[in-house]
Amino acid sequence: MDSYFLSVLSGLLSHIVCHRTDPRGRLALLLVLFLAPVLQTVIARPQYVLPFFARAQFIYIVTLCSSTVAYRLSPFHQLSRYPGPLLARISSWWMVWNALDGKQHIRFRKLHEVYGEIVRTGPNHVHVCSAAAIRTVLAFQNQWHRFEGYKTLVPPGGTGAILTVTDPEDHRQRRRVWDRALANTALADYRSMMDARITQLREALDKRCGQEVDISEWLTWFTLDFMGDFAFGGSFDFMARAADPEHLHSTIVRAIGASDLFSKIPWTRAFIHLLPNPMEPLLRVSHELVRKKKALGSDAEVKDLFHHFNQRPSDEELSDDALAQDALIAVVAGSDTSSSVLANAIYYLVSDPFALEKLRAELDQAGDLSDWKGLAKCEYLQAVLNETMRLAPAAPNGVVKESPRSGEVVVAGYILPPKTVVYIPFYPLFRDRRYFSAPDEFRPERWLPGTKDYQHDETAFIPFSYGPTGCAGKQLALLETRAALAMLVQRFDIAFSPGYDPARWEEDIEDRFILSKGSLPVVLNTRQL
Ligand code: HEM
Repeated sequence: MDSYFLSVLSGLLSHIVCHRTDPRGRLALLLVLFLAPVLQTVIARPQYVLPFFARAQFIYIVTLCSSTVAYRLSPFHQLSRYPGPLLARISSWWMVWNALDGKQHIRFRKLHEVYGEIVRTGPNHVHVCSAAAIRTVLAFQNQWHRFEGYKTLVPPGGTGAILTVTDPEDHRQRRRVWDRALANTALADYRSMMDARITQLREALDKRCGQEVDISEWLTWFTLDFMGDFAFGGSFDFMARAADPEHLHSTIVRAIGASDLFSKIPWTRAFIHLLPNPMEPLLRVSHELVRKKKALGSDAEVKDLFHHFNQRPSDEELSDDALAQDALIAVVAGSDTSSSVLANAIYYLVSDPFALEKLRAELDQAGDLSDWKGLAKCEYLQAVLNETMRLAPAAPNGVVKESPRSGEVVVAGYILPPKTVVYIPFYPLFRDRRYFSAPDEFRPERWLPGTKDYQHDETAFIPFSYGPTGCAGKQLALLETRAALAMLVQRFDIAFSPGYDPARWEEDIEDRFILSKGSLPVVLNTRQL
């Protein structure tokens, strides 16, 4: 048989096999790439082996790619009825390219404006910007899986943190201990560590009154220190040192950012795991901590995350690796999110003196800010935090799930085939004028009970996500952000530093799974009461 024809045929067969089996392992992928041309060369025994092999390989790859692209663009593809950019429909690499500059959330909003509430953003991916999709996609964990792309965050050979667990039953197991550790009854255990860190932040800023401080950096250090106490046995001390000499934070941001890029293409995991893991030193610290904490058992004096981990019933098996990974994810998931909310709230309040004064008046009237219950009743404070999370969600790209493995499913009226990767994108959803009027404006009033002046549909607002995989730390995060923001606003007069252009703040925000923020230089002065 003609060797050209054989190469084309094997390319086509390979497409069919890949389409059916979706190979993931390194060996399987290498076989897909090279096996057919190698076999063809071995069987043909040509006089000039290398040129023969090179030609067979070239024709094979070109056929495999062309056939894949043709199918993805064809009306036979089950997502063909949904509109989206041409390159996105051809390859998931479009997603990677799109995510490089950290501005994908803004681009996705524009795409929804152009194409409507459902956009095909990958060969097998859709973004659905609709409140009606939330329950279907997020509430039923048994049928909907977490997108396997999260697994790029799992180090080779490791168990992975709770956030990366895709199997619903495994997730349920892992989640139990978190739910106990962060149940309302457990929150009081973290109170003294949170109060101590808020006092430390206040004292550090007191000392710097009248000078320029980067409040964004200080809030990052504050939340890292608190999460360090909560999950890492108090091993960080960023605020005391007013620095991050080991570049711990930037290491986390870079490592997660790189994993996020490749998460768009799950098969790349087989190869990126050959590279050194930048989180390795942190994981070692985490493993060491697990050893120490296990030795202390549940009698440890400090009631932190491990205290609750150690108190789990004996039938709840959790490996040491799982514990170490979960401690680390608490730092990742719990620090940048809260610090982003706090820094954004300061930015919006300083930009809006009327809202700032209104909040201050409420807090002055509330009096004792160490009273958690009292703070929870401050409606304007919660309205400011909600409005901040609406305009600047800590996870702008939202959450990603995979539709049930068999059978079609209807999401917000759209029929989706099995194993479709479905994004619920927070940034476009929370700024959708169908749900929130004046969607780009900071108007905390819209959250006040009884307000009628605004189109306001809270079912579209899920900054902590929703359902069984939703944020485990939501209540703790609410306590932390309320207490820290209340302290800052009641204690200090805050102004942007002279010469700082506030327009830069939003421009500097980049999202790669966790938000990286620019600096927010402000001048603080103790308020004269
Ligand atoms: C304002 C601050 C915060 C926001 C906006 C936020 C938001 C989120 C979101 C959107 C998710 C993804 C949920 C999903 O995949 O469906 C998540 C997961 C998670 N968050 Fe938070 N978070 C915040 C603070 C915290 C804090 C302080 C902690 C720790 C104490 C924490 C611990 C977690 C954990 C453990 C998960 C994984 C949950 C799971 O897989 O079951 N978060 N968070």
